[in-house]
Amino acid sequence: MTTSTNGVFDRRPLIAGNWKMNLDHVQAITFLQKLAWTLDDANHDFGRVEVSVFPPFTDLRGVQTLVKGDDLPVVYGGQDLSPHESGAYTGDISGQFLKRLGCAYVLVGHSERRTLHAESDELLNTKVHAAYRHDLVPVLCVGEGLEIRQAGTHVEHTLEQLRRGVAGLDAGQAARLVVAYEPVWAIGTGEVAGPQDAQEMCAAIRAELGELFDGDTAAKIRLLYGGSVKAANAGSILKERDVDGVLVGGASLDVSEFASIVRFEQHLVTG
Ligand SMILES: O=C(CO)COP(=O)(O)O
Repeated sequence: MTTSTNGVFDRRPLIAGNWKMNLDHVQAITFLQKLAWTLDDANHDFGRVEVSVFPPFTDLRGVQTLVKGDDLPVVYGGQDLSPHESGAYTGDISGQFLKRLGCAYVLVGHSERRTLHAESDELLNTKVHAAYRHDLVPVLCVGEGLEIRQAGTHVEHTLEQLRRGVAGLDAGQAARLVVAYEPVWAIGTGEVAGPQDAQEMCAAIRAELGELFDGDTAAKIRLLYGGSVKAANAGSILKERDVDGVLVGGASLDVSEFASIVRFEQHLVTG
């Protein structure tokens, strides 16, 4: 059973910060240094709770240099990738480029890509496959908008995005996948899906992954919740059995707030 109250997790929790289009390459370095010092001072056990950031593309080279040079235990990834390897795709970034910059992860299908850039499930599936070709772990984002939530079809809608996103993966690939459930109505709005809502959807996603692959594989896949996560609500969300981490937007841009989310177990023990 996954629980943060007795310190036992089925899967290693992942606390991820999606910086979106914030923090330039100079600010990124200052931010990451402060984050590393803050977590180091707090004796954070990175082996126990993984910490990842998703900076803008232009920050990645600086982030790589800092992480390597100072041997920081933080991992990082790109916010998007091209389904193609190279060629005439102005403005796009290939998985190979991300891998060479030391990325471990890449976000695929964030709702802002789906809506602002009209990315379809079919396109996102090709991006998921591109990520694996370059040994990047895709963080596949799924989730419903407000109208769908109000119509009560949010589970089916989200599972359909999931099925289309992971089509064609083998069980070995799927076992490494990360899925982020981010209800669009809770992103940047201050509205948070309650812990039970997050658990309901994550349990449904895990059950579906069990159908698509097998139970053992589904039990290895980490499921994150995202949408107005803050230090004050992270603990209750992460206590849920099928929630293995959080994908944080706005609150990941504040060092002490993000460090506090990373140390969610501490709050549970002391609070
Ligand atoms: O989109 C998100 C993370 O990818 C969530 O953003 P907020 O935490 O700002 O709501």
